[in-house]
Amino acid sequence: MPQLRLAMNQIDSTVGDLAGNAEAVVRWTRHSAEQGAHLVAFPEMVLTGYPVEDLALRQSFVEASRAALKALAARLADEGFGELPVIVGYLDRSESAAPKYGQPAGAPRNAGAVLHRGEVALTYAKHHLPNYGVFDEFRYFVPGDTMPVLRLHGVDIALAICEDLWQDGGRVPAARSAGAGLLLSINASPYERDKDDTRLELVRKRAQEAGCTTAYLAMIGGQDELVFDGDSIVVDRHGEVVARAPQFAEGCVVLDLDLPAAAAEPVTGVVDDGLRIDRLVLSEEPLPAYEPELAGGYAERLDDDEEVYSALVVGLRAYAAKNGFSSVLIGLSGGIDSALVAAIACDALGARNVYGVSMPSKYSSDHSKDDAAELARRTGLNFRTIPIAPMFDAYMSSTELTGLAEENLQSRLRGTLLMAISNQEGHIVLAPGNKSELAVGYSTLYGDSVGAYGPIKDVYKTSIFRLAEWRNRAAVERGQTPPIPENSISKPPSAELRPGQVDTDSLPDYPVLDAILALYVDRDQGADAIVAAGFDRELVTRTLRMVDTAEYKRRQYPPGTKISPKGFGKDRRLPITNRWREQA
Ligand SMILES: Nc1ncnc2c1ncn2[C@@H]1O[C@H](COP(=O)(O)OP(=O)(O)OC[C@H]2O[C@@H]([n+]3cccc(C(=O)O)c3)[C@H](O)[C@@H]2O)[C@@H](O)[C@H]1O
Ligand SMILES: Nc1ncnc2c1ncn2[C@@H]1O[C@H](COP(=O)(O)OP(=O)(O)OP(=O)(O)O)[C@@H](O)[C@H]1O
Ligand SMILES: NC(=O)CC[C@H](N)C(=O)O
Repeated sequence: MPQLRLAMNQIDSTVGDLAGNAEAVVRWTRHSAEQGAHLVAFPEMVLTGYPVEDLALRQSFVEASRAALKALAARLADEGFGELPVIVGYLDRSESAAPKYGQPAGAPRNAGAVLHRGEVALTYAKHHLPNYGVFDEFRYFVPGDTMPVLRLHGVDIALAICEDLWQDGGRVPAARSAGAGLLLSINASPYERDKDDTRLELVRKRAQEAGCTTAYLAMIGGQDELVFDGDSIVVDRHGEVVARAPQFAEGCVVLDLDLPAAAAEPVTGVVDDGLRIDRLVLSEEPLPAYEPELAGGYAERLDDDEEVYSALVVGLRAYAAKNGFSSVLIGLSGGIDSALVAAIACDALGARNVYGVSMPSKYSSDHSKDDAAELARRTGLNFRTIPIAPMFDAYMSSTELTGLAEENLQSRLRGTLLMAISNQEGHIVLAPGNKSELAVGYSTLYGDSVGAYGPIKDVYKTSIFRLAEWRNRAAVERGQTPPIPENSISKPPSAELRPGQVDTDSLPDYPVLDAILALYVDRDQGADAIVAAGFDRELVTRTLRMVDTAEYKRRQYPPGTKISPKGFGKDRRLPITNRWREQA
């Protein structure tokens, strides 16, 4: 059987940074070449970053991406890698499809290219476009209509891009029809809890349908609300796993594959879904047989809590780094939410880059101040205390505020203070709201909802407790000090905006609230269905009403890491002005 050494570069790239991303491709190609690779691959749209959103509609950016691709091909040859085929994702335009949105020339394509001998030797575009959840690819792209097949050292390699594997038909059966010995898909698949299991099953199923070894190359890193978790996978034609790369780690998976020889008479013409086979023959001759050195491997899997926590760390780190910030600022109440956000921030950026402020009011309990100070002591983050009582009194002496207005003033004073310190010292403010609070609007607009990034905005309160406990346990296992004070985990959640206030004054117990929210927010169930699932009718009506009337608040909330199939962001789009109310 012919052999091939494949290098799959599971790397990060930054949206819009064409020069920096091209540099990364050169650097990792050099590494792949040093490992003796015969074929080098990079993720979907690695050259532009992913997703580029409306940048795809800007002619100047499309042209810059095309020019950067050509320059990259030339540069790779100049660097001595001209003979090594390199597969790169980029943003292209169709020469033939009608322009979209009045653009002067060609519609955008989510494309891949084979770079060889200083040239762009073959290009292709994603055939199946995802248009659900966070994806809007029909808005941007026209689909590819070819089945690209690269012949290299006597092996036929069918090429695909991400969603091509997720939908039935198209390039998977076409790879079989074309007689491919390898199906190589380049991807940018955003992280969601448990999606790794779904992907593994998907790749195994598609390899069997394609009838050939299937390599799924994943992206790593973060972009705004999205995290890319890596976990590249190679399976053989029977669906058995050959290699699985680590989660949340950048790197290059190099492995020797035994692959069937391409047929002497290549299949040509149109195959499944009207895909026209587009062939690039680089070398017919199989390589001389060699003893496989690189058999692949199976990176250890993270357990569920560690996986979610890692995603939150990667998401925050990427947001800060890619937007040019090295430090963050957090209001520390001594409660579990701000404590978990601080722990995530310390893991993402290092404790010396994390700044915490305790801002006690006259209603703040001693434990809230002590627990915040204890968190700072355990983690080593920078800590200061600024009492808000004098500012509060100044306000109250100028205006007559009572009830909710008086309560919210405390939260707003803290928000204003945090933004003032941010302006003065250059740290970005982290908003500590969780998914349960965001769902029901349990936060003060321009108060505790201020900030640049919300690291836990897609994490329900019940999961906050689990993650905090996991993080402390992990520290003990590593022989380190657990970062989160036990008291922050065990005390009843409270906003402390009036004497003796606890969250359960206004909200159902979190396990019940989160269970209702999981049905309404994440699964779009109606009131009747939620009552039928065993919840109190009055409680369901009240909860759903809170969710509906908080839409305006969510729209004004900072972006934050998505970890669920339905985060508050692009996944869930509801009108703000909306008179539809679910009746239970
Ligand atoms: N549809 C709409 N479109 C645009 N704006 C709308 C609106 N409906 C109300 N508004 C505006 O929003 C204002 C009300 O919102 P807002 O000022 O935030 O106040 P509000 O939601 O009434 O109160 C904040 C709630 O969050 C709780 N809280 C605060 C702070 C921290 C925590 C915590 O534990 O984490 C909880 C607090 O106890 C209270 O129950 C109205 O005065 C009105 O101006
Ligand atoms: N005394 C305080 N000092 C500093 N920041 C505070 C203080 N009280 C509230 N905050 C900020 O406002 C956010 C909302 O806090 P609050 O205590 O009202 O509710 P919470 O949602 O239970 O959060 P937490 O679990 O962090 O206490 C906190 O996470 C914190 O960032
Ligand atoms: N980039 C893509 O095409 C991603 C779509 C795919 N369904 C995924 O989430 O992995």
